[in-house]
Amino acid sequence: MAAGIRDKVAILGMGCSKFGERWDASPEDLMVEAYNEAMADAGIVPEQLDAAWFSTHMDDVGTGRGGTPMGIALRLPDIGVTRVENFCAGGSEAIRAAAYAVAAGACDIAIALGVEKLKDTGYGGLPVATVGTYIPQWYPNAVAPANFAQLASAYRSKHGVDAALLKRAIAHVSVKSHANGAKNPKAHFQKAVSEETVLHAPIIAEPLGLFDCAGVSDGAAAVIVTTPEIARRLGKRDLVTFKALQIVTSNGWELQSNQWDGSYVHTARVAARRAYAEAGITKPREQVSMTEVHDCFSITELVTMEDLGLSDVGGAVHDVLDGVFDADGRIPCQIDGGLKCFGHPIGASGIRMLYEMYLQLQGRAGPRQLSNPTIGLTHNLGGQPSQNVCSVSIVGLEGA
Ligand SMILES: CC(=O)SCCNC(=O)CCNC(=O)[C@H](O)C(C)(C)COP(=O)(O)OP(=O)(O)OC[C@H]1O[C@@H](n2cnc3c(N)ncnc32)[C@H](O)[C@@H]1OP(=O)(O)O
Repeated sequence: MAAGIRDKVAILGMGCSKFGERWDASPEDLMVEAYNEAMADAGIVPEQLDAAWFSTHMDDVGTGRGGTPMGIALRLPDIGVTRVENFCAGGSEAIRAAAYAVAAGACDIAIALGVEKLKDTGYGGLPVATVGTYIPQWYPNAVAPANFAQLASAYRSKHGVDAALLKRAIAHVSVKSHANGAKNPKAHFQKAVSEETVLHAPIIAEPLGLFDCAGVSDGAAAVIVTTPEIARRLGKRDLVTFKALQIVTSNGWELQSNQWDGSYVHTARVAARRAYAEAGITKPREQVSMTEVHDCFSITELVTMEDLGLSDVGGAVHDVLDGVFDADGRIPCQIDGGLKCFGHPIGASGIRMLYEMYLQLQGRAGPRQLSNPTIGLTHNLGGQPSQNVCSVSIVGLEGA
């Protein structure tokens, strides 16, 4: 296995717009919001940027194609801007490109920015036509809630979990994320909800109700990366560095064999294994301080705890109900509210997850601050359980 990027890339600055129903803001406005904060945090001028990667998924009409929407919106100084698109993992894909460019020595300082203006597209809810349908990516008459609801039924059946018990466990996931999101002024939904409310909400796709679903949101997030040496030369202290960054993309195995039973996400298990190896983590339950995972639906978060090895296979229901992943639990998850409450503007989400890990590691998370986290993990999933792109990144304080 290659040596990887452990401690070769540091975060110089980050920014994130307010997420939510941003009817008043254009994609350019959202980009500028995230970019200005990231540049001020990094303490650099645009001419110090060597290259940029731009993640946006759905909205070719409102945001535009290629790298030009970002280059023009931010008046970048004649540098290469490359658009990347990899479903909901596009933000992590942009981070990977910028981090690899720095680790390779091709750039001193690079920026990755993701944006999505989803509300204008009408995305979410009932099935919508898919443009340019390519047969292996055809989701027959299904939308994301339906695809991920199947994860719940397969999980129930595989582990013999009573339907009411699983419903209560996934309700706990959402109650926890709403409690966390209520403390976050940038989150889309900023209100706590009770277990009763979640359990009795309208069903979107059984067993997932309204509060089991991520929000459909507008937003942008940005990260500026460099080497630890340059960061120090620029006066940065308490560096947050990448320990690992792995992306695994389905190759058709899940759909084309009878070995996959639909109760877990294969790519997440592989990405987690590789990320732990790259980061030198041998006991994730003891070494990972906190996570931001791709809770597109509450069931995804529960299953992901097993796929990341943070719960035993078949054990996440009890860990969730025991509060292991609550803000005051052993391995807090979605401290910023997660996709559930912070919202899910597709191209920005992977970078938004990193933003919270960065703030927490630097002790800058305000009322959400955890005590002394050292290692943060982000898990960013694009697609559906049977065919997807999964990223697992691990960041931490330098030397941790
Ligand atoms: C790999 C992946 O990431 S796949 C995931 C991709 N993302 C998704 O699939 C998004 C999933 N979520 C959704 O599709 C939508 O949020 C839905 C279908 C659950 C609800 O959408 P709609 O029914 O259109 O809701 P609408 O926008 O009309 O809002 C109705 C009310 O519910 C609230 N609401 C909407 N969505 C949510 C949500 N996810 N959680 C909590 N409240 C919500 C709104 O704030 C509004 O409240 P109000 O009446 O007090 O103002």
